[in-house]
Amino acid sequence: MNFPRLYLASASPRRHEILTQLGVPHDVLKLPAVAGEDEPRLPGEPPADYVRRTARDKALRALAYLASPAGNGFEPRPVLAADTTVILDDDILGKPVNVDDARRMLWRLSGREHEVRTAVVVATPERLLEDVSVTTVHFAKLNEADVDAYCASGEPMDKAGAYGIQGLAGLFVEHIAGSFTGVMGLPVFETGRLLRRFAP
Ligand SMILES: Cc1cn([C@H]2C[C@H](O)[C@@H](COP(=O)(O)OP(=O)(O)OP(=O)(O)O)O2)c(=O)[nH]c1=O
Repeated sequence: MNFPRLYLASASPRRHEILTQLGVPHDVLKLPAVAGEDEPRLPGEPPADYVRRTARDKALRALAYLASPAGNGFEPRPVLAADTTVILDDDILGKPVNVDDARRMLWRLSGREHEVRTAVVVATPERLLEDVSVTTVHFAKLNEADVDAYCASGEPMDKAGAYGIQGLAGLFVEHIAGSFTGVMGLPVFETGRLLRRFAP
């Protein structure tokens, strides 16, 4: 398949891996960090709106960067950005701030079903297309030893909901309905469809 070369506006190694696996030619765009809280939710904002807004914001920030003096030297290419959000009881479980936070999140997920939404955006200054994958994930009941060992592995720390389905936490996941790669951070089906729509 012939995909346009693009900039991946993401610091997530998983997104880079999945795009590479799909044969999508891309360069990772390293954006300067934004000050303040990471991706705050607006008051009363539904999680389904939050994830789409956040992915759009990431793409728009990347486009603004390319258009700024700092972006001088980059080519005019589409940018791809994504956001993955773990939702339980209408709460958004972000990345844990420390090990205690990770433990709290894992105990909340234990023995229950939650939703993972990943919004993907492809954009140029003229055009923006987006898609969302929605997956239900059922966690087995965890025990102290599971949670201790998992936290000691360090895997929870840079991941929404304090787990990565692609790693050791795969042992906790009894069932999913939806997209495995969507839970990992970049849904293959929706991303391919979006890129084909973008460059027919
Ligand atoms: C639930 C889950 C999340 N994750 C990861 C994917 C994302 O990297 C991260 C969710 O945070 P995001 O804010 O979506 O992405 P990010 O901050 O890592 O990267 P960027 O904003 O620069 O694109 O959690 C997994 O790797 N596996 C999982 O099973």
